[in-house]
Formats: sequence, C-alpha cells, structure tokens
Amino acid sequence: MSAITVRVPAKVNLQLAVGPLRDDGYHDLVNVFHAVSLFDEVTAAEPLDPAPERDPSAAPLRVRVEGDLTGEVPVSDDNLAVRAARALADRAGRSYRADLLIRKSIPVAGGMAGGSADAAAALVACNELWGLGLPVEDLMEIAADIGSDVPFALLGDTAVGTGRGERLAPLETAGVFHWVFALADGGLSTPRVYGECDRLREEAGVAAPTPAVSEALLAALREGDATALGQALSNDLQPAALALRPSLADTLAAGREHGALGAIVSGSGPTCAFLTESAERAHELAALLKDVDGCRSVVTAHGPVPGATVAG
Ligand SMILES: C[C@@](CO)(OP(=O)(O)O)[C@H](O)COP(=O)(O)OP(=O)(O)OC[C@H]1O[C@@H](n2ccc(N)nc2=O)[C@H](O)[C@@H]1O
Ligand SMILES: Nc1ncnc2c1ncn2[C@@H]1O[C@H](COP(=O)(O)OP(=O)(O)O)[C@@H](O)[C@H]1O
Repeated sequence: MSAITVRVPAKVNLQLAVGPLRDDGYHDLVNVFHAVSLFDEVTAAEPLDPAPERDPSAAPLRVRVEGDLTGEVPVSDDNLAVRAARALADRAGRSYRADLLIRKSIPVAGGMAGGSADAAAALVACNELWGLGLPVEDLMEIAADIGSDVPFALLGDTAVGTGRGERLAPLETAGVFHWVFALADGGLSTPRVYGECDRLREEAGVAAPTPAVSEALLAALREGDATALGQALSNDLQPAALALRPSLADTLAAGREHGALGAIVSGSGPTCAFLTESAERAHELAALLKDVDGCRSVVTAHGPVPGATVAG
C-alpha cells in the first residue's frame, strides 16, 4: 500500500480532577475522556522522490497541514505527528520514510487534543504503511511517551485516565450524547493553564485534593442519562482557564441560559462544550451561540466515537 489515511476524533473531558503537582512536572489526574465526532485525518504516504541513498539530503519524515487556522501548527520535526512517526521508526529500529498530510478540523490549542489525535493517527498510519504490525499495546506505550492524551486518541469511546492521564480504563456507556462546541479565537497553552491552576490554589491556601472519579458521572454514563451527565460534568482547570480568558464565562453563561444540560470548558480550554438532549437541540443551541462575543465558530458533534481508525 503506498498511502494510508487514518481518521481520528477530538475529545472532551467529562471530568478533569487535578491532584498535586508531581516532581516530574505533571499533575496526578482523574481524567474522564469522551471522543466526539469532530475529526482530523492523517495520511501517511511513501515519498515519491529518490530513496535516501541517492539523495542523502531528503528528510525521512515530512509533514504538510491543511485546514482553517493551522498557522500555529508546526510543520517541522516538532509536529506531534512527526514525533510519533519518528518514535515508531525508532522502536522498529530502522529509518523509515513517510510524507504525512494532516487535514485539520479539530481546533488548535483548543483543549480538544488535536495534536495528540494527529500523533495517534500517525502511529496507526505508519504502522500500516511500513508493514510493522505492532500490536495496539505497543502503540499505546509509544503514544504515552509522546503526550499524556495520545493513548486515549488511539482508544476512543469513553475512558478514565489516571496517572498523568495516560493509564486508561474503558468506561461503560449507553446511547449517544449530543454536544455543541464553541470555538474561541486563539488557543490556551496547556502548561500555562496547569500553572495558573496551581497558582490559584496557592493563592487561596487550598491544598490540591487527591483526584477521585465521580460516581454520579459513571452512573449517568452507564444509564445514558444526559440530564444527569450534564449535572455531573466537572473540570478543575476551568477556574484557571476563566482567569486567563475571562470572556469564556460569558460563553458558558449563554449556553446555560439557552438551556444546555451542562456547560463546561473542555480540558485546558478555550473551547466550551455544551451537552444537549438531542441532535435537534444541539443544532438549535449552535445557532443561538453563533453570535456570542469571543466565539469564533460553533460546531455540533456526538459521542462516543471510536479512536484512530484506518479510513475506507
Ligand atoms: C489538559 C489535558 C486534559 O485532557 O488536555 P488538553 O485540554 O490540553 O487537550 C491534558 O491533561 C494535557 O495533556 P497533553 O496535552 O497530552 O499534555 P502533555 O504533552 O503530556 O504535557 C504538557 C504539559 O502539560 C502539563 N501537564 C500535563 C498533563 C498532566 N497530567 N499534568 C500536567 O501538569 C505539564 O506542564 C506538561 O509539561
Ligand atoms: N499536529 C499538531 N496539531 C496541533 N497542534 C500541534 C501539532 N503538533 C504540534 N502542535 C503544537 O501543540 C500545541 C497544542 O495543540 P493541541 O493538541 O491542538 O491543543 P490542546 O493541547 O489544547 O488540546 C499547539 O499549540 C501546537 O503548537
């Protein structure tokens, strides 16, 4: 096969409980991930130019990015998809080549793990393109070294992540949940939001709690109860995201006023997520939120959906 395309979903965090800062610079988490139907696509293709023995200057891994607002996505070796492909080649012990094309629909630096999704998609695509046949457990290990959210993009559906979010256990869910996402202008830096969370806790003299999964959330997922799920959504990073981007409070309030079952900042933000009763209600709410200040665009999606999957 000379090209493999993988489709990979965005995530929203249904619960993000942030524990103390660890010595390695990460926080212990209980992170309930939920994959939603907003997808990036990554194609890994055999390069058409001469093999390296004939052109030693040719880079083994190259990347192009297509889509709206892809300005902040690096097209260098720092791209998370390139880092993932390189880590996979290193594991296989050979200098494989690939041209990667990322078609982005997931907002960049939006708290929906688009970069992590691209890394997971690159692992699946290159594993196939290079005929490595590595099992998903091996891909999971490589994924965790790239970033805390990357393993979940391989797994998809709904899962709880512990440790720094990379140790996953799938969660039982029933039915389909309907979401509206309000995308903001510009991103928020994940380390900066974690740093602000620590700062706010210190300022308030509050010790970081030991993170624990919400039983109410687990029950709502098991029963497919959107009303209960809306009430159980929680995000310990939300106060920090709001401190750094105060306009998000207005976006969340607008969603609640228009009847969302739950309104929350997704992960480190600035994307805001709204849960609704039905696909129809999601479209109605999306239309109402379109004109809210600070809202760049609004999309609807459903979850859960599977993780990185070879297309076609
Ligand atoms: C906050 C979350 C919620 O799912 O995602 P986003 O909302 O940004 O997508 C994640 O915890 C982000 O995971 P990811 O984006 O993979 O982060 P990593 O590359 O592993 O780490 C980037 C930086 O975030 C901080 N970090 C990340 C994970 C963690 N458990 N504790 C942390 O403090 C650290 O400062 C770290 O250096
Ligand atoms: N393939 C990629 N897609 C998006 N961002 C990437 C990618 N590779 C590296 N990055 C960098 O990672 C940062 C965080 O990206 P992203 O995963 O979209 O956001 P978040 O961590 O908020 O979910 C971006 O600011 C960008 O500089």
